[in-house]
Amino acid sequence: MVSRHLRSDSIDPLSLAIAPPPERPRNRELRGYAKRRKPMRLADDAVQVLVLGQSMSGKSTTIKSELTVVLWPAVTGNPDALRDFQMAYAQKSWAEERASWRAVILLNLVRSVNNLIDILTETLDSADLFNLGLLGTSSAAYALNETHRTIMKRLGVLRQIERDLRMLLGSGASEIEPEGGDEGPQFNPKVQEFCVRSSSGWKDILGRIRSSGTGKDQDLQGKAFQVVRSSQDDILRIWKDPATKSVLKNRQVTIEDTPGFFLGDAERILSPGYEPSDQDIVRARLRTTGVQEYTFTLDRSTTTVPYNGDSQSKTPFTANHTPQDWIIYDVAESCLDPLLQRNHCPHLPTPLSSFNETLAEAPRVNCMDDTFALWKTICSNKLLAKVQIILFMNKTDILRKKLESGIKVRHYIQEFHDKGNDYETVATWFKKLFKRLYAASTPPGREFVAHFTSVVDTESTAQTLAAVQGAILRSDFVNTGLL
Ligand SMILES: Nc1nc2c(ncn2[C@@H]2O[C@H](COP(=O)(O)OP(=O)(O)OP(=O)(O)O)[C@@H](O)[C@H]2O)c(=O)[nH]1
Ligand SMILES: [Mg+2]
Repeated sequence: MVSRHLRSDSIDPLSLAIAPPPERPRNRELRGYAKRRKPMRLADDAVQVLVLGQSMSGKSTTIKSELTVVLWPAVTGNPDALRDFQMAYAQKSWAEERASWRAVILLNLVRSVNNLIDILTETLDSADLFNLGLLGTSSAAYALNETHRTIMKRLGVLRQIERDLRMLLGSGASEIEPEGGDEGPQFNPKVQEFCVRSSSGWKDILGRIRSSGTGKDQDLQGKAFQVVRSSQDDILRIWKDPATKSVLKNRQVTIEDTPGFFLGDAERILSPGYEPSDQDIVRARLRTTGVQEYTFTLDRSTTTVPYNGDSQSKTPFTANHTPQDWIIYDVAESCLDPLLQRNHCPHLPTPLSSFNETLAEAPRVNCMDDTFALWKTICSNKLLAKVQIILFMNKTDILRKKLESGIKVRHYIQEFHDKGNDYETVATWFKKLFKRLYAASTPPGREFVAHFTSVVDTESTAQTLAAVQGAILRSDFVNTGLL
């Protein structure tokens, strides 16, 4: 997502702490979820994990990492357990599932190209207005010439491919567009998000692609690859062109950090026989709505949870040879309320990197304002009073890059004042702020548990998730008595 940059003058920790939980600008269409879903038969000691957070915060990515890439081998240290787990969980061959991500990754790639073309087109349009004397300021558009226009025109064929892939991945797909609003001080290419409505998430979608066999859907996918492959030279030329780079720099657009960015891997993805890697799957972007459930049974007899410095206990978990049901919910914010009526252990990924961004669906609302409001809502919720909350302060890699590129936190968060703009200072300040808000609203005795994460970095995420799961299994969170 490339979001409009807005200053936020309204993040005041004290006001946030004493204000009632605010009404948040979310659609409520899926609120009825809890009433509609069939009750599941779970063991009494089932571990239930809610993954909550803003759109784009990394909820699904965390679960993808947790379920298919990172946690299992990290926790068990046993490659066979990984295979067994994937078989049991996905109930289809892992190789087939991996292949199904190709369509999603192709859609991500095509969308990156189309977004790039939008930016260049807008730049050229503004240059035309300037030449006609209708616009007072110039831009980096002069680096673009007729050759660029011709390539961009040829790449127009990818619009239809994007539509075809959307259709293939879900007829219920819809787009979220920013609501009108002020133009903001910086360029904001229109963000159109792909959205999947499904009761069981990407598993459903991938299953559908797989089961389409040699039918129409398969032809569509094959044709899409063929068309994009035939545009490969143009894609690479426009992306690697110095003029494109200078336009992006001038517009302060870091397209590389947008979700589902695969332009840098176009050659690999478009090569014959391409198979998505684990890292590709973790990076792939598929917007989801609703509540999605992932259940599996963990055989604790094969489980060894190593001690990790971040965890709460110094003793490794000892296997007790009993199976344990796990159920993980990927929860869209709009579905939060009904689920709060059950006992769960929420994980909250919050994107720290969004301090200079605004919500796609409410372009006047700074993402960190929204994050703090959600945090306060969760911490103060009476139904969650006895449930351990684990905060993932996510997207630290992007935060680091933004700070290194010179973006100043104080320009967006007044309360940050003139503190150092280095990663350590900023990250520590955010953590303290979360902790302060937590202390102001949490029931007495519940501890503050938070981790800095970059969930696309599978190695470091393995450590964090292993520590978190280990702490849950060891019932470190004794105060809650529920896990
Ligand atoms: N660089 C970087 N990208 C991340 C990180 N976490 C998630 N992403 C990317 O951000 C995008 C959004 O992540 P998702 O997991 O789809 O976000 P979500 O919270 O499930 O979003 P919704 O489905 O809209 O609710 C994906 O393309 C991820 O690959 C991170 O720590 N660093
Ligand atoms: Mg998601």
